[in-house]
Formats: sequence, C-alpha cells, structure tokens
Amino acid sequence: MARKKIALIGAGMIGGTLAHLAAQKELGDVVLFDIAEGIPEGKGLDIAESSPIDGYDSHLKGSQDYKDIAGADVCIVTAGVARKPGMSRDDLLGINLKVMKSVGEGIKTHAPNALVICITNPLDAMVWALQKFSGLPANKVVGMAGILDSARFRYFLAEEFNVSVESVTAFVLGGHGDTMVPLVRYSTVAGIPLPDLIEMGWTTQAKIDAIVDRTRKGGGEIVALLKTGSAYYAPAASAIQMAECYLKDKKLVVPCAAQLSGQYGLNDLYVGVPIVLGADGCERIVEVKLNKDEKAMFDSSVAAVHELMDACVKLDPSLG
Ligand SMILES: NC(=O)c1ccc[n+]([C@@H]2O[C@H](COP(=O)([O-])OP(=O)(O)OC[C@H]3O[C@@H](n4cnc5c(N)ncnc54)[C@H](O)[C@@H]3O)[C@@H](O)[C@H]2O)c1
Ligand SMILES: O=C(O)C[C@H](O)C(=O)O
Repeated sequence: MARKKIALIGAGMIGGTLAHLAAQKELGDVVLFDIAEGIPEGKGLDIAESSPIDGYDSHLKGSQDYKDIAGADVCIVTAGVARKPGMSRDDLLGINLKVMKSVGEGIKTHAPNALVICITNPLDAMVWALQKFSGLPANKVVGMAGILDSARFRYFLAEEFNVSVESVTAFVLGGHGDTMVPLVRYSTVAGIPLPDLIEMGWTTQAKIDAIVDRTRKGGGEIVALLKTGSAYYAPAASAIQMAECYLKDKKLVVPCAAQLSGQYGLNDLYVGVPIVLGADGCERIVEVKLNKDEKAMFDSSVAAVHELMDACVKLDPSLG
C-alpha cells in the first residue's frame, strides 16, 4: 500500500513541529508548503536527516508550489501570523482571513479529497472561512483547539492531584478564546467527576476555579513567556492526534471546531464541540447536556464567535 500524504500549509513553528511528528510516527510522506522560500525546504531536509538516527521512513519535501500538495490525504493549515504579547487572537483576523482565502483556493484545486485541519487563529472564524473558501464538505474541514485546551486543563488537574495525566479526562467546549468553556462537571480523575473530588477533600472549589481560569488564558501564558510568538509543541501534538485518528479511522471522541447544523440549536457556524473523528472526518457531533450556568457560558462564547464571523463578512462580503 502506498504511503499516505500529509500536506502542511505553513512551515513556521507549528508547521515544522508537525512535520517532525508526522514523519516520526510514519503517518505518511510530508509536504511542507510555505510562501517563505527556503524555510520549508530547510526544515524538511533537516528532519529527513534525523530519520536514519531515529529509524523512520518518510519522504519530506519543501515547496512554494501548491501543485506539490496534489492528492494529499490530510492538509494541516497553520499559514498566517501568530500573536505577540499585548495582542489578542482576534487581532490576527484581518491578515489571516486573506491567507485563508489563498489557502482555501489552493486546497480546492489540488487536494479536494483531503481532511483539512485548520489551526490558524482566530480559530473558529478562520476554519469557518476556510471551509467556505475551499468549498470542501463541512465534515472534511475541522478546527484544532479543543484538544489543546482540554490537554492544558488535564495537565493542570494532574499537577493539582499529583496523578498521571493519563488518569485525567476533561472537555473544553466553545470558541478558542478567553470565553472557552472548561466543563468541570464532565472532567474526571479515573471517572470520578471534579465536583465529587471536591466533596472527597482532594481539592477545593477555589483551586478548581483557578485552574479553569488558567486554562482559559493558557495560550496567553505561553505568549507572555515566549515573547516572539505562541505555543507550538502542544498545538502540533493535538493536530497530529486528529490526523492519526482520521487516517486510522479510530473514531476518537474529541473536542474540535466543527460546523453545526442544528446541534445546540445553532446553524452555519464553527465552534468547539465533542465530535466522533474517523475516516469520514467529523462523523457525528455529540450534544452534551449543559446545565443553566454552562449553557450561559457556551452562549457567550458562541456570541464571541459570531462577532468574529461578522467581522470576516465585512472584510470579505463573499462570505455572507
Ligand atoms: N488553534 C490553536 O489552538 C492554535 C495554537 C497555536 C497557534 N495557533 C495559530 O497558528 C498559526 C501559526 O502559528 P505558528 O506559531 O506556526 O506561526 P509562524 O509565524 O511560526 O508560522 C506561520 C507560517 O505561515 C506562513 N505563511 C504566511 N502566509 C502564508 C500563505 N499565504 N501561505 C502559506 N504560508 C503562509 C509564514 O511564512 C510562516 O512560516 C497562528 O495563527 C497562531 O495564532 C493556533
Ligand atoms: O494563544 C495563542 O495565540 C495561540 C493559541 O491559540 C494557543 O492557545 O496557544
């Protein structure tokens, strides 16, 4: 069986990390596409030169020509700009919307059968625009954010309880901004929900509230530390989990930005919800039962996403 093909649109900090992980895991051959000359070629060659040491077979190619992504099974999009300290993700909208237009056209022409995983921020509005610009079916265009936000939540909880990260499950829903909704009731240690762990004296409500707040601001915490850009190791690991899940038809239930068509009473919008991710892409959207407070938080997160979509339509009326 021929190897699968993974196209990485954007070969910056996340793109390079994605290429390394995809090659190491032998998910397939990798094409790094970027408008910056030399960067995708250099990163591809550097990673390929590590393959004899680590023992993996994957062909890596750098390119400035969309023809090289032809027939890709998966396209992971990080093209655009990242924020720096003092900026919000929303400040990236103007520049990155134009980038999504050219990327959407490139994918539509050369890789129309791929699963497209968008990472570029502001995530929910960018994946929504990318789906429209590419014209690919909505089940084949998904956004990565919820796995990352949930991983941050899980990591902070594992630290608090001094248990393995593998024993902690957590779900973060909503838009990928400060209004995201870490679901405390649905987050567990070995199946025991956090409210029960508070009752058992393992932690306090105040500590969980602080962890929820830190999770919401997790991206900004890394930006403030790095100063030159934003997180890339955990974002890349999250997108690789999605790509692997699709290629192996694993049907993991993971939070991703997916297009809603009636679920949660919403239509024609992308927002973070649990989905079943398998060989058909987004195979099912899971409608979690939310209580009054959770619903209010979800609604305010959705309102923030709608505002960004309106801003996109103002900039590019073809999206209206
Ligand atoms: N969804 C998430 O959870 C999440 C997490 C981290 C970062 N991000 C976002 O991902 C994006 C990429 O982050 P990064 O750290 O890799 O940034 P980066 O600046 O290191 O890389 C971006 C790359 O995109 C390239 N690029 C710009 N315009 C392009 C175009 N038209 N076509 C092809 N390539 C183009 C640049 O040359 C650059 O190499 C940012 O928007 C960032 O905010 C999202
Ligand atoms: O915070 C950012 O700007 C990047 C990304 O969205 C993140 O959450 O790490």
